[in-house]
Amino acid sequence: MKIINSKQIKEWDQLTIKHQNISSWDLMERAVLKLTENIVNDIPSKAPIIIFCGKGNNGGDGLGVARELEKLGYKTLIYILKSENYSEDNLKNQQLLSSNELHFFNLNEELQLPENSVIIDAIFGIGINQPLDDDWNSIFNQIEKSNPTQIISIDLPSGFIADLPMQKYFPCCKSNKTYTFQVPKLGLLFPENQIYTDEFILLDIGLEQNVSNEFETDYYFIQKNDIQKFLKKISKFSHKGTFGHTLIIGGSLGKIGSIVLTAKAALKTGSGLVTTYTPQCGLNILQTNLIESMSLVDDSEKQIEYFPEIKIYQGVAVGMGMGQHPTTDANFINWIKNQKQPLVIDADALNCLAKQKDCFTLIPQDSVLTPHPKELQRLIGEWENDFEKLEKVKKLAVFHQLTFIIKGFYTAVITSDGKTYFNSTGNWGMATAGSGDTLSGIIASLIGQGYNSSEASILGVYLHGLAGDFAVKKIHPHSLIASNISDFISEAYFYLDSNF
Ligand SMILES: NC(=O)C1=CN([C@@H]2O[C@H](COP(=O)(O)OP(=O)(O)OC[C@H]3O[C@@H](n4cnc5c(N)ncnc54)[C@H](O)[C@@H]3O)[C@@H](O)[C@H]2O)[C@H](O)CC1
Ligand SMILES: [K+]
Repeated sequence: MKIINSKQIKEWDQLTIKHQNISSWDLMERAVLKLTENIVNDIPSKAPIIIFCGKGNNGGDGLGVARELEKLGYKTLIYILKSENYSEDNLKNQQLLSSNELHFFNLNEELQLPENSVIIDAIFGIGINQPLDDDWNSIFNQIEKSNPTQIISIDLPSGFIADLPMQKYFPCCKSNKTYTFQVPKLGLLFPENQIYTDEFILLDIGLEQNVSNEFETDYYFIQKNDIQKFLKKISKFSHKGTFGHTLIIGGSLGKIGSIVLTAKAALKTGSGLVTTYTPQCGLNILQTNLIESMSLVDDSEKQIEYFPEIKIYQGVAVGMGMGQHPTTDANFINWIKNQKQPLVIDADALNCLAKQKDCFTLIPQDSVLTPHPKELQRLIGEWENDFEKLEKVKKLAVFHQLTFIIKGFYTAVITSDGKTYFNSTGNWGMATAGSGDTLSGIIASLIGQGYNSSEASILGVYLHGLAGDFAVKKIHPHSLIASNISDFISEAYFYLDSNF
């Protein structure tokens, strides 16, 4: 699914109105019914509800929801911003409510807000592209101080600018949940913006799909149907060779577990064969814990000193648990400089590269880098905000023809053509030791199965998150450990095979 900016969404509205031969009111009514249908499941029937409405169409949505909730027997208190210029559909919605139900407010006003209410925030949506005036803080503070049981935002938390970096001092309503129309808004996917809403839920309001090709974008939100489009079909004549031979290089004394996790993930993802390359101390651990894998060992007991020949392998991951012994570091750099085939580069291999000047020139093209935030910072330096971080990474990805995976709640895959794919699967339980090792094994396995680096990364990140989502149906997120993720890759595949 494409992620488009606010201006494009407005064009999309207009094109939908034209192609479907409907009015803007009809579209708003669709939004209102979808919203109401969902909101009623969020609120207890007797809960007091306060709906804050602005003067544009976001406010129009809020007024429409108020009307629908009243029809269903809910008691609502409606606050609407006093203004000279309401949008047409906003006014029409006001007229459908009796005038004594509407409380008009000014920014400097003390409002009488009952405590413990459900608040519906319909003041601003995608119509703003610059920060709200500081006076808005008084309204948002009063909302917060009224101790609401929950705050539900329509389309965006009011004051949130979807396509530009937010600064902490910009006035903005902070909500528990945001129902956003049709497509995710870019800023909602950035970790730095998690303070504005705990979660967003997409509401399909039937914007015309046939015209969405017209919108150019570098950003995508990856869901099941996107993944199904490029999943390879398996032939009954397939054999071990078809599914590739994956090599996992890493481990050091005390950190062999990370190689067990990576290798297990590669096997569960479907590699035909998996071989590990570790220091000698890894041999017994691997042969005992993962009998399906084959082990090669370095001459050294505690850390890798000589890196292997990799030509016979179709997928290679390097760096997990590798440590940063000076000999390992020096020999890794000498080795990587001479490699031609794409690698999945993780953990200490990234830390080692970060110590080199112009490190990206040493990496074979089409490789996949999987840094967590600290590793990314070591590689690319500081960033001001998540927009800048993404831009920096995008430039490097294009210039050096690499794929970067920036891990987070919405993990982002930045490919060598400058596109960013945000992942929709995964949960907080997956923030656990070894989760990243598992991801590297999945991606190396997929490259071994013939997916290119971008496809393997997008699919890998999705599968990893999905396996984690199935895992937390059986295991509490607190108790989820990395090896559980691999145990549920099979469930993830079944889900992708299915059409529900
Ligand atoms: N396809 C859809 O997504 C649909 C969206 N709907 C809803 O409509 C809003 C967008 O409506 P719009 O009228 O364009 O904008 P807003 O209501 O967000 O606000 C406009 C209002 O605010 C004023 N304004 C702009 N910037 C500022 C500022 N910095 N400070 C103060 N005031 C500002 C501006 O002048 C306008 O008066 C969308 O989010 C959805 O909720 C439809 O209902 C269905 C289709
Ligand atoms: K809003």
